[in-house]
Amino acid sequence: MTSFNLLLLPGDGIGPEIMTEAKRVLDWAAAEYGVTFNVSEDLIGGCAYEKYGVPLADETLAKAKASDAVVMGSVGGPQWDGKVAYDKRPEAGLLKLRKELDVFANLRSAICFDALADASSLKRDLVAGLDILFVRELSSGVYFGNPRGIEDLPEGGRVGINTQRYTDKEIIRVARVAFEMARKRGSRVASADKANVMESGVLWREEVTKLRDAEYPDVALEHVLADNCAMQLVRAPKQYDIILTDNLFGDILSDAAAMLTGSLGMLPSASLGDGGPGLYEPVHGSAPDIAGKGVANPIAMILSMAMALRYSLGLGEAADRIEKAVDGALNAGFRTGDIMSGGMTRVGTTGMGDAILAELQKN
Ligand SMILES: NC(=O)C1=CN([C@@H]2O[C@H](COP(=O)(O)OP(=O)(O)OC[C@H]3O[C@@H](n4cnc5c(N)ncnc54)[C@H](O)[C@@H]3O)[C@@H](O)[C@H]2O)C=CC1
Ligand SMILES: CC(C)CC(=O)C(=O)O
Ligand SMILES: [Mg+2]
Repeated sequence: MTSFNLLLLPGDGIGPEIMTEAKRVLDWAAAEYGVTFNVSEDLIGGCAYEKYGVPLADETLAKAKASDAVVMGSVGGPQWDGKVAYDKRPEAGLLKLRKELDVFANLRSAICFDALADASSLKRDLVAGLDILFVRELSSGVYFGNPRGIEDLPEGGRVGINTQRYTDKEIIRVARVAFEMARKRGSRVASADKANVMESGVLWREEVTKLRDAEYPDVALEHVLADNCAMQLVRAPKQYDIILTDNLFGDILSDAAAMLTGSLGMLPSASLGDGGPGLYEPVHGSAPDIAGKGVANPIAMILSMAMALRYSLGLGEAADRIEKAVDGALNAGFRTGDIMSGGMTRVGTTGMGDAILAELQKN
């Protein structure tokens, strides 16, 4: 019997609540496809800091590296903001995990399900049928560059420093992922940078263009300044198929794109490297404002689990069926609070899990 090693890291805030629903979907896949998932669970983020004194323990990292896939909920919360050393904050644990797994390509899929076209903050005709794939560089750039820190200035006062830094190799490897994905989709890539004001953007643009010209002449490439890209996303989002961008711009642009689909609670992600375990996590954070209330939307988490099945475990058909079941649950009128609208059936986190499971049993 085929078996896979999975590490689940529910994390903080709504993480454990939504992970519970993703585990039910995993159990469905195990039974349906006759595979064994050797599932182990551990801590990351604030809860890991409370137990181990660090947001990502060495043992947890070792388990992650030995897994076929790592599926994470979310980290962070106000109880740790400004109260723990900066290098021990929950988010630092997640950044370390991404870096150590060397998952440099973060695929963030912004799909507007038909049933939710009216839940977007934009008009229906702007978002109906929307399907954008962000390919965000994830293991370099300004979140990781040195020098960094907060220093006292000799003349008095302080300075906060972060460094945006990209090597040609880092740009080429993530651009290659975007071009390869483009060949499976609409053969179009829009690359977003700030080449008008940043040298790292100039290099980004040059390397992306060289790679396209040399190896992917069949893929249409457009360069767009990241600020204009943000504006275009709310003006006419369907002009985009794949958006390739760096770590910081990708973080911001994908959260903005989330609202095109109805809610941040809808966006899953897959972070892939060169053959090691993939890391799968929703785009959203730990949502402290709704944590513990049983109302969080588990769809981004469940779709992230589907991406794990597709990209790391070779169970693409199971992933397709899970995505179809989410569509089915939405078409049947089930809504968590974040996507609620008139005439629909309001459910909590577990209720949405029930509705998706019910759809999976039907197919
Ligand atoms: N990957 C991760 O673990 C991330 C962690 N964070 C951390 O999360 C904490 C909170 O950050 P925020 O800026 O509030 O961002 P957030 O993404 O946690 O929440 C933003 C808003 O979206 C809502 N929301 C998010 N996910 C939802 C879901 N599944 N269902 C329904 N509503 C949902 C929240 O209730 C909130 O109103 C911070 O500590 C931050 O550093 C933020 C982003 C990513
Ligand atoms: C380390 C994370 C908290 C940064 C983030 O917001 C993200 O990757 O989406
Ligand atoms: Mg973010």
